[in-house]
Amino acid sequence: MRTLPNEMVTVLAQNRRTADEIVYWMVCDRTTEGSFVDTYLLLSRESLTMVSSGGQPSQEKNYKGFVRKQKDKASLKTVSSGPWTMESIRLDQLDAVSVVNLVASGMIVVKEEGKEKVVAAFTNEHMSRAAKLTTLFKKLKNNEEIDSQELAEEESASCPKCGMIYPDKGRKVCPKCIKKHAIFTRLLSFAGKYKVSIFFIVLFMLLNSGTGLVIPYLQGTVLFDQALGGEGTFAGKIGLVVLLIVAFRTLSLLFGVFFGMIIAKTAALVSFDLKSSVFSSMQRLSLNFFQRKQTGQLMTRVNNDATELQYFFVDGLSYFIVNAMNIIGITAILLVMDWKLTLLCFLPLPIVFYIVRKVFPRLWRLSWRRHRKVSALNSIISDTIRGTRVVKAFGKEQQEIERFQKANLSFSHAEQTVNKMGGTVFPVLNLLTQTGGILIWAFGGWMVMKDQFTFGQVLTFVNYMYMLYGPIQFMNNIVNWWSHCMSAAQRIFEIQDAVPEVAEKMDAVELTEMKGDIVVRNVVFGYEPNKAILKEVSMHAKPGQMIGVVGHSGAGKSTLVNLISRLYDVNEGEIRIDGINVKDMTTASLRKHIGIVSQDVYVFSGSIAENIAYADPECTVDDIIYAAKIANAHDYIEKLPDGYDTIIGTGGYNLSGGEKQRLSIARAILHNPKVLILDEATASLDTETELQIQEALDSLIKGRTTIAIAHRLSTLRNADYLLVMDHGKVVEAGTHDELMAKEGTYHGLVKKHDEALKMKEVVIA
Ligand SMILES: Nc1ncnc2c1ncn2[C@@H]1O[C@H](COP(=O)(O)OP(=O)(O)OP(=O)(O)O)[C@@H](O)[C@H]1O
Repeated sequence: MRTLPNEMVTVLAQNRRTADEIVYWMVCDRTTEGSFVDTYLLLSRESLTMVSSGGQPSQEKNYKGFVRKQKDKASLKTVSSGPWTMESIRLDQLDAVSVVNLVASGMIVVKEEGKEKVVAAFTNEHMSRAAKLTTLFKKLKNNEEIDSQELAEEESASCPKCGMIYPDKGRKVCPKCIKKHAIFTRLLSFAGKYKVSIFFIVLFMLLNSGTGLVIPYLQGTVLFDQALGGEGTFAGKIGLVVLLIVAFRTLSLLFGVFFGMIIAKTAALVSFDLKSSVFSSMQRLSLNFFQRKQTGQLMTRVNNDATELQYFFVDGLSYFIVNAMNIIGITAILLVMDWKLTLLCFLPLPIVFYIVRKVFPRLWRLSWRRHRKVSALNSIISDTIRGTRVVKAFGKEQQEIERFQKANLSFSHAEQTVNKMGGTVFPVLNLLTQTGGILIWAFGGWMVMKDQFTFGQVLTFVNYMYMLYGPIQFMNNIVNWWSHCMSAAQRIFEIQDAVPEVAEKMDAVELTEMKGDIVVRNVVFGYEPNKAILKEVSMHAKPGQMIGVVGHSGAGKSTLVNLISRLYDVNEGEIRIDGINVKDMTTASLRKHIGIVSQDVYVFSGSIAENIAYADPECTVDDIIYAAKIANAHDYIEKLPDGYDTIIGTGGYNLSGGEKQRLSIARAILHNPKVLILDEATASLDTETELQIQEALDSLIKGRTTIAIAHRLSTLRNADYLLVMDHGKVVEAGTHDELMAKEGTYHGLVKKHDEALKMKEVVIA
């Protein structure tokens, strides 16, 4: 359990109580009137204690952190700390403790000796703790044991430093407070993999600029002062000097080609590795992660962010090293030539650094904003493309265009702001750095006139100075480049570090064989805390049995089967297969033995044969044809232009709903699982095909435990027993005949179903 704040320990001590007796506690951050005042709820085995603050309303928290008003800062420092008032209700006087959901918040309501009262309210951030408090209250009330796992603490949903609510619940990272140098260090450790390539890139870059550094000297001092001026080693040897210039230029060019080639290869490799790494990290995550994120956003992460990081490893890192060396080398040469002139050309640099420090953090923020806008734009593109059928069916093309234009405009504004700022700042910086050059011409020329400097020396000096601009400009841009890379790295690390909600235990059991004995015991589950979709659901499917699950739409049927295949974890209760809790099995072995045929069949881009063999790519063509025959898919596949080699999926041949359904049945047949889940498996089929499929399914389910969900109740008549669900509860269970005789919910469903069928026949007739 989270440690109780010192203030609360003191309040308890003042009332002759200790922190040790507290089983669970939560803080409610609002009053029912809507102001932000803290109330602590402390649950012990004997009582529920409310400790309310009489202090100032605390800081309001929003997505960006605590909302602060400048002038209220002083008063806000005393955030709701005391004077505390304490009130306790004995558990034996309490009939119930429950949570009432409000918009983005909730209330704790207690029922004390028949009377209900609201004791505190809280923002949604505290919803899961509130739900846990009510569950633990029930257990304590019923004298049930509480195991340590139940008290295991879910971490706070907001940053303890600035109060910002984490953008990703699964990853406790605050984008505002994250240490940028920590990201950089982590990136560097990743760069170790490419150290040989980076070494050669840097080596050839250094050779390239080393040979390049000789040229200004040859072109200035040697050519003008020695060869043309007739003094020194190269006096009158113009041909030799020109030859030397050409030789050094060629060498420099060759080294440039070498590093260019290595960069090209490494860049592609780095990008490949990064994309693979992000993609495989994503695959590790639970279904919930994908349901919370937009496809476009994820696509941007895989593609754009990987490319940004590729620049970091390949261009950025190497150029940084070489440019830094160039700056040091050239500055040293300039200082040796004339330190006073050198200081003169560096005169504008302090102003340059000042601008960089002031402006670049803003550029960083703006580039983040641009990234968010481009992600939103990508999401709209991917949504519209995937939902084209719906868009066209409702004739909403214009609306989609407007939606796109709005996001596009927003992105364009963000892009313009970044570019405008960049477009102003960079030329100013350029001008400032070039002022040095103008000063050199002026003072250098004056020194030549006074015979303190030769013309060749001024020329050499100016050439070196111009060679300095490139690296200095690079260093100016580096903050911009750094900000892009760090943001991209942060987003990639977020995915790599995200903790899958359905995590596999370290000592998870590998299940080689499965009999298919499924026990669901008192399962409570909600997609969101305190909004239970399944309430105390229990069932037992013995090996080889077929269980039908029926009920109104939204009753929780699919949710139940999703829990059996552990796409989500139960909140309370347990699911055991062959006596082992599904949470204790390896996910791979669990899924290996469970086959799902669902209503929405996803067809991957590829041939029909590849799609059928999805579960077992190593299988033979005969296996594929056999599965297709059982699923009654063989006939239609044979009639397709390329038979089993026909390409389906995005951009390929379009299969009808029924055809896809049969393909998915064939997929499941080949998978050959011990537990089969049919979630509306025959929903897209016409009556004739349904009969054929039913036959196929009848032979398929032999020897397997099957859980079948169907709205066409006729398909479930052969089930060993039926589970009737309503509002997340199992309301009836028994065979078709038993339930009909009972004349309860199932009887009502069958009646309505038959009436609907009759109406359909009349309409068709
Ligand atoms: N991923 C999700 N996130 C949040 N709520 C969900 C999610 N999936 C389903 N729900 C909600 O859970 C409830 C039960 O849904 P479920 O799909 O289990 O019902 P069902 O009985 O299978 O319905 P149907 O017969 O229409 O398929 C519904 O209210 C639904 O809105």
